[in-house]
Amino acid sequence: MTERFGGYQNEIYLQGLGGTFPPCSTDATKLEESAREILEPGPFWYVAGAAGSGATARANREAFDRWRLVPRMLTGATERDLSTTVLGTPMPAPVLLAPVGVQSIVHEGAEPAAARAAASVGLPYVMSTASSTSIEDVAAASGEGPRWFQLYWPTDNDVCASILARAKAAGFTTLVVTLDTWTLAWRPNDLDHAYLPFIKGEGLGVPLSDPVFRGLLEKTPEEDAPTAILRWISMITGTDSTWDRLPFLREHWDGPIVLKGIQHPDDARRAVEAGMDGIVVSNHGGRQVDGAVASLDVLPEIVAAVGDRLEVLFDSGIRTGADIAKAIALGAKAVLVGRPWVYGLAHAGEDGVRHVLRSLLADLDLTMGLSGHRTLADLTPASLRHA
Ligand SMILES: Cc1cc2nc3c(=O)[nH]c(=O)nc-3n(C[C@H](O)[C@H](O)[C@H](O)COP(=O)(O)O)c2cc1C
Ligand SMILES: CCCCCCCCCCCCCCC(=O)C(=O)O
Repeated sequence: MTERFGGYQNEIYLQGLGGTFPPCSTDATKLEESAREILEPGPFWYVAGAAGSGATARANREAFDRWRLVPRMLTGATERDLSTTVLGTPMPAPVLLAPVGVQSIVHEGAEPAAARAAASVGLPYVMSTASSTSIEDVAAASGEGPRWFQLYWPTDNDVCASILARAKAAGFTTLVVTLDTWTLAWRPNDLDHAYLPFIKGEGLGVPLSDPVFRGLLEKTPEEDAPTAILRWISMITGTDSTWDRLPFLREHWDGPIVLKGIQHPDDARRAVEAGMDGIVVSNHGGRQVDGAVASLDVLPEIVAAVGDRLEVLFDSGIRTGADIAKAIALGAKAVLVGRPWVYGLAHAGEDGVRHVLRSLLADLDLTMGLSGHRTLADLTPASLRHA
């Protein structure tokens, strides 16, 4: 049965009062530290690491600290309604699981475990093109849960069309096109640990199960894995697409399309002009351009630039309920969360992911209630002050 948001605060408190320990910390800001103890250095740094010196990853967190909520009293916020609908997808709270590839490097259950956890809480799971598992297997694990599909855009149009058709047939409703990772950034942690999961054959669940991609190969991936891996890598990296390629996606996807990785108001306006349905204001969790602006710092100007002409989602740096409330107050319709639930997966598989998600939702619910906000619409720039 699908569990819906509501009562998680009580449930988590009751577990604690009853002496039951959670599968991992209830504080997402502590999960990185404990994940370091259980993961090998290569996988740990792949997840926790960022581009270059890590300046942008730190800036993402610092940006949240520069905003403070101003609690209001006697607003009757005893009962809250955190539910929303984003691009036709109803959700119990404005939170999605950000697309994360190569999950098999932290847990053998990988994407199906995370997708099951998301479905059990009712939150949308955004499946990555770089998943370790096939589209169809993730869809089966999602069951009735909402699911979106994230595209790393293959240069080969036939392969791209095949992947989109499979995602559509498997019940993925919304397409998230990631623009900021057309090649992998300078990531010293991965180089120092000689750890590039793709080269080792991780994160290939989508192409290896794709008949059109397989049809391009002279030998099957089982016979000649290195050639298949390099063919796929060269198809999804090394070539930056341009705005005039977007109509191809519209032609092959009849649901909403969201561009992920927008950081400039002019790019947000171009997304409107291109007829896109949404954007994710994101710097990929600081994993791509070291020294780039914090994602939260550009959110207000991007929201002002597009108004309600498309839906603005946000990610990069969300760790607490207060962070979610701040992003919503600054104009995001919903947020995507990345590393915290991946650490939950590393700690305890499906249960770990579920615990991280429930904790975030309970934290958001309490933060809203105690600061006098009954619904998401009550969260506005007036709810915040600069620290
Ligand atoms: C290990 C890892 C793998 C990721 N893989 C993808 C991916 O396949 N596709 C994508 O669009 N973003 C990917 N991202 C970026 C996330 O979707 C998201 O933008 C980022 O994690 C948000 O920042 P946060 O981790 O601070 O929440 C990945 C992030 C991590 C940590
Ligand atoms: C010989 C050159 C090797 C370059 C290896 C490039 C591999 C590219 C794969 C890109 C997908 C990235 C998916 C995960 C992600 O978004 C992230 O880690 O962040």
